[in-house]
Amino acid sequence: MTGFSLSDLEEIVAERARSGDASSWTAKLYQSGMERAAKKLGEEAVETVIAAVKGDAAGLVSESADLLYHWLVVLAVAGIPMAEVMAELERRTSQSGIAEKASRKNEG
Ligand SMILES: N=c1c2ncn([C@@H]3O[C@H](COP(=O)(O)OP(=O)(O)OP(=O)(O)O)[C@@H](O)[C@H]3O)c2ncn1[C@@H]1O[C@H](COP(=O)(O)O)[C@@H](O)[C@H]1O
Repeated sequence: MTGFSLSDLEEIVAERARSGDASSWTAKLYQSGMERAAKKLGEEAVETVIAAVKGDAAGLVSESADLLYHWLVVLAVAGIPMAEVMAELERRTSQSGIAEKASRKNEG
């Protein structure tokens, strides 16, 4: 199991976006704005769906990585920290009572 997390990638994306480095895909995509970044996200989503439907496991792993990376770029362009999305996901678990059940299970 790798220790690499989406938070690590979010930091890399923020740093590369700020760099303005001409060799950086992240910097170029960030500078091109939301329309282009969101279009790339949509393309990667479709490619992920195609890999899933084809039963292409290696493709699904690779396209999922592209999808998550481009999702983080879109969040960066929108100025939304991933923590806001995680807070929304956490709110949903507490609404459904799953978080409480999981924490009771861990205690017991
Ligand atoms: N995870 C990624 C990542 N995933 C995908 N990509 C890039 O996303 C781009 C678009 O992917 P596509 O498959 O659509 O490629 P394409 O068909 O050539 O693109 P288009 O012609 O459609 O625009 C490619 O250039 C990929 O290299 C990524 N670029 C960067 N990262 C991460 O960002 C870091 C910084 O990268 P730079 O910003 O390039 O320094 C890297 O170390 C990685 O951790």
